Amino acid sequence: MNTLFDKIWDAHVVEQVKDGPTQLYIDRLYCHEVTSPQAFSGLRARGIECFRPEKIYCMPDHNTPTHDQDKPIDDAISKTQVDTLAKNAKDFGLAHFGMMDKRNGIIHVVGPERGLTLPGMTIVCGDSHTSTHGALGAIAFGIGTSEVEMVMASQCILQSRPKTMLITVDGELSKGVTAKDVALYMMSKMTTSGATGYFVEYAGSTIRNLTMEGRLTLCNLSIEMGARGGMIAPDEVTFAYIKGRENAPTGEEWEKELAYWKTLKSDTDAVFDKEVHFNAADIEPMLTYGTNPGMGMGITQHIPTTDGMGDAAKASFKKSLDYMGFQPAETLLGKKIDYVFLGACTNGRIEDFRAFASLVKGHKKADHVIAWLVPGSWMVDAQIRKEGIDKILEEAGFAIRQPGCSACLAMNDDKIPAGKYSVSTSNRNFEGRQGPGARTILASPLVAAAAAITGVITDPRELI
Ligand SMILES: CC(C)[C@H](C(=O)O)[C@@H](O)C(=O)O
Ligand code: SF4
Repeated sequence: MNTLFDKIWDAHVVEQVKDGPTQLYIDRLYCHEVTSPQAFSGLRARGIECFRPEKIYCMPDHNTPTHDQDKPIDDAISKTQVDTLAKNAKDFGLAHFGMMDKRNGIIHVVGPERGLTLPGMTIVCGDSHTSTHGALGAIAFGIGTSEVEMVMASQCILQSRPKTMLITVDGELSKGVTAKDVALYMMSKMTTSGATGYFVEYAGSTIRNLTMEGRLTLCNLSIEMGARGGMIAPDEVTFAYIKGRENAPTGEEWEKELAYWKTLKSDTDAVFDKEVHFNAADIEPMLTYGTNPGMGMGITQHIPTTDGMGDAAKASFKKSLDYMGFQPAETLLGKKIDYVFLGACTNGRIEDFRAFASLVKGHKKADHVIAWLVPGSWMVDAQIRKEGIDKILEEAGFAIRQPGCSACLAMNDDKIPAGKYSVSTSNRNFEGRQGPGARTILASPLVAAAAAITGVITDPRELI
């Protein structure tokens, strides 16, 4: 009567502190340039090395520009961050996929695609969207920089065991509805704190029918519901995705691992601390109208009114709408937008580019729209070119940029100007997230594509 989470967690317990946290063994530590410098400094100050350097993978992604990556970075702070990670990785003998390395990209895109993220693993990174890797059936969660240092030093982490939540979604998704819409829908129902304190397992026929890319998108957004992480039991989709990837097991080792991975599912009588259920038929293409990812609605719906809200909720709702320049009860269909961002660890994978291209094919980008199309990694970029998606996009007036986090959080120079509307496939729409004063509308690649060619918020179902 164990959950998938229990099985993986229990297999990694080194020691249980009485009435305290668990000392958990970690299979993989991913490091990017933002949250690792102090951890390395800490090791240096203590005169110690990484305990298991072969389990640690480093790559810059947040500060990398999305153009001219073969030239030195202009921005002094970004350059220092990226150079510091390269030096730290070298000094501590760690794998480093630097800028222009064909293995570089957003860490949460690279891990799965390089076969580094595997079912049954415990995976951590100083980054909240580490939850993404749970899509392959791993326990993956974000940690703070002092914890990064702890893992570097001991390959273990002290953690208290989270509660477990099962979210099932059943039924067939209708045309134009993607994994991103499922996640935004869940969040609109559960709010950004609906899963706080829980580790979520997603199950049900809708989830089983998602591709690996779709599962990665869904698990990526778990953290935005407040969850510690999200995971999906590995199945044939997972195994087919992993097989043949660089770093994936081969031969006898593959058979052995596969046999183990097949045991990784919640027992039918497993008990969860909480269970929630949704129907796929209720989900339409989604978008957000406010300044947290839980403020979402179906594209044909109207922004809620403040009726029935308490004073505090009303004030924060109003502040949010003021920032966005929207009114209660308004529809967003037909609203003029300025920028489109396709990318991020949420929707920067090959399938997202295929979806975007399928919709813009034969159309032209709206003249006033600035579109930033940023592959999640060089591997995604290579696949885009291999499939001729670059040609379709170019004919429609779009250009592909170089990989990285880009306008998802605008730590490089891809900043949306103040007051401008951005339809973005990323995962956060906080005030200033995409640049000071920028207004973010989160949506799927299909909704982003429809906005890019019409210049206004458009239901993608009218174009497919
Ligand atoms: C910079 C990093 C710590 C941060 C995170 O933890 O998620 C970033 O990736 C984000 O998406 O906001
Ligand atoms: S793409 Fe965005 S969400 Fe993902 S790691 Fe980078 S900044 Fe964070």
